[in-house]
Amino acid sequence: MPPRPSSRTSRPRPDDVPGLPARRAALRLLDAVLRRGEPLELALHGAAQGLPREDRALTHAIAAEVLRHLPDLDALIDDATRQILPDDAKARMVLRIALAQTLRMDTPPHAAIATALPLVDGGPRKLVHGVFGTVTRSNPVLPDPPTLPAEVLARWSDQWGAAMPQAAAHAYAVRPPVDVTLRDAGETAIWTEALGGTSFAPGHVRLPAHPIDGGAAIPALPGFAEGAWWVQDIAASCAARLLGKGDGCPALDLCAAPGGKTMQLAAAGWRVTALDQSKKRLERLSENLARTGLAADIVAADLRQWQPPAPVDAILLDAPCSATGIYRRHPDVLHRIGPRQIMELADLQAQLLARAADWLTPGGRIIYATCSLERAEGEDQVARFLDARADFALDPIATSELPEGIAPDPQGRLRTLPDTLASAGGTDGFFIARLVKRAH
Ligand SMILES: C[S@@+](CC[C@H](N)C(=O)[O-])C[C@H]1O[C@@H](n2cnc3c(N)ncnc32)[C@H](O)[C@@H]1O
Repeated sequence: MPPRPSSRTSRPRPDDVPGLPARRAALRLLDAVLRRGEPLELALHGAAQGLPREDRALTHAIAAEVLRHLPDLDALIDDATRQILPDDAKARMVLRIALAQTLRMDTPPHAAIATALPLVDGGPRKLVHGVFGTVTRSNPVLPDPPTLPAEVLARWSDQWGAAMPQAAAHAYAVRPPVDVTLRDAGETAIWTEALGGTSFAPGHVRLPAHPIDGGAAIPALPGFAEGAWWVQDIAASCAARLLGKGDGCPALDLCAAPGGKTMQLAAAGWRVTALDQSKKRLERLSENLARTGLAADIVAADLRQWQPPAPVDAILLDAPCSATGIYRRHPDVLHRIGPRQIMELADLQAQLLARAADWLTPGGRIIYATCSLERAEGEDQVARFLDARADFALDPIATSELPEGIAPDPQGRLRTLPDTLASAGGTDGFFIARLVKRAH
C-alpha cells in the first residue's frame, strides 16, 4: 500500500522555498565581507559554491546592492525598531538582504520576506518579520545618491574637502563606464567606430553606456575574441602610457597580474618581464597575453625576495593598495578598508618602491601607481620616498601625455578624483607619479 501523504511531507522544507539557496549564499557572502573583511569577488567562490550560475549571479547582485546601500538600509531598520541590533546581528543582515531586494531589485515584498524568514530562527524571526513589515508599509525610497559610510565620508572630506565625497556619492549611484585599451593605437578610429564608442586618447575607446550588461556582453563585442583590445579604466591606462615607446628595451612590470599594463607595455614595444606573487592571477595574465598575441616573460615571485638579472631603464610598479579608487565597481572596499589597512598597505608599498627603485639604471624611470583615493598610498608615499632618496626626482607628467580631459596636478603627478571626467562618466580614482633616477 502506498504511504499516505502526511502534513509533514506536504509542507515545503525550508530549502525548498524557491530562491532560498541564493539568499543563504548572500548571507554567507555578506558575513565574509563585513565580519571577516574578505573581498566580495574572492568570497563569492566559497559562499556560492555548488550553486548554478544564475544563483551565483543573484547572490553577488544581492550582496552588492546591500553593500552599496548599507548605511541607508540600516537607517530604515533602526527607525523601525526600538531594539538595538548589533551591526553583525543575523537579524540585521537578513533584513538588509530582504530590503535591498524589495527596494532595489523589484522583488515583491511577499517574495523577499518568504526567502528571508527561513534564514533566521526563534525570536529574531519575529523581529525580522515585524521590522520588514514596518519598513515596507511606509513605502520608503532609498536616497539617491546613496549615503557613503560615515568613516569614509569623514576620511575623504579630511583629505580632499567636502565636495569630494559628494562627487563620490554621485559617481557611486551610476553604472561606471567601460573603457578599453587597444593593442594597436594606430587603429583608434577604426575601433571607436566599430564599438560605437568615444575616444579620449590614441589607443582608448569608451564604450557606449548600453548594451553592456555586467560585463557579460563584453566577449561578444567586435574585436574581443581576436584580441584587438582589453577592458581597462582610462585612469589605469595612464600608468603604462607614461613610459612611452619601448623600442625593444627591457621593462619590469612589477605587480603585473592580471596584466592590463603588461599588455600595454608589450604593445608599446617594451620587452616586458611581468612579475606577480599570485599564481592564480598570473594564469589570467597568461590568458590575456594569449588572446591578444602579446608577449612577456612571466615571473611568479614575491617582489621582496626577487632580483632582476640586470638593472633596467623602465619599471612600472602598480602596487597592491586599498583599492578605494575602484569603489564604484567594488562596493565592499568602503566597508572593509579603514585606517589600519591603509597604513599596513602604505608600509608594504614603501618596501616595494624602495626595492624596485634599486633596479633602475641612472636616468631610468619608475612609474608608481595605486588605484587608491588615500593620500597615504599616493602623494604622501611618493613625498616620503623622495625625502629619503636624494638620488631620485619627480619627473613631471605633462598634460600632452594624458588623455583628453585628464590633467596632472601642479607638481606634475596624476591624481584622478570622482570629479575627473565626470561629465563623460568619470574615471577610477588613481594616483600615478613618474620618478627618475638621477644620472650621477
Ligand atoms: C593592483 S594589482 C595589479 C594590477 C595589474 N598591474 C594590472 O594592470 O592588471 C596588484 C598586484 O600586486 C600583487 N602583489 C601584491 N604583493 C606582492 C608582492 N609582495 N610581490 C609581488 N606581487 C605582489 C598582487 O598579487 C596583485 O596582482
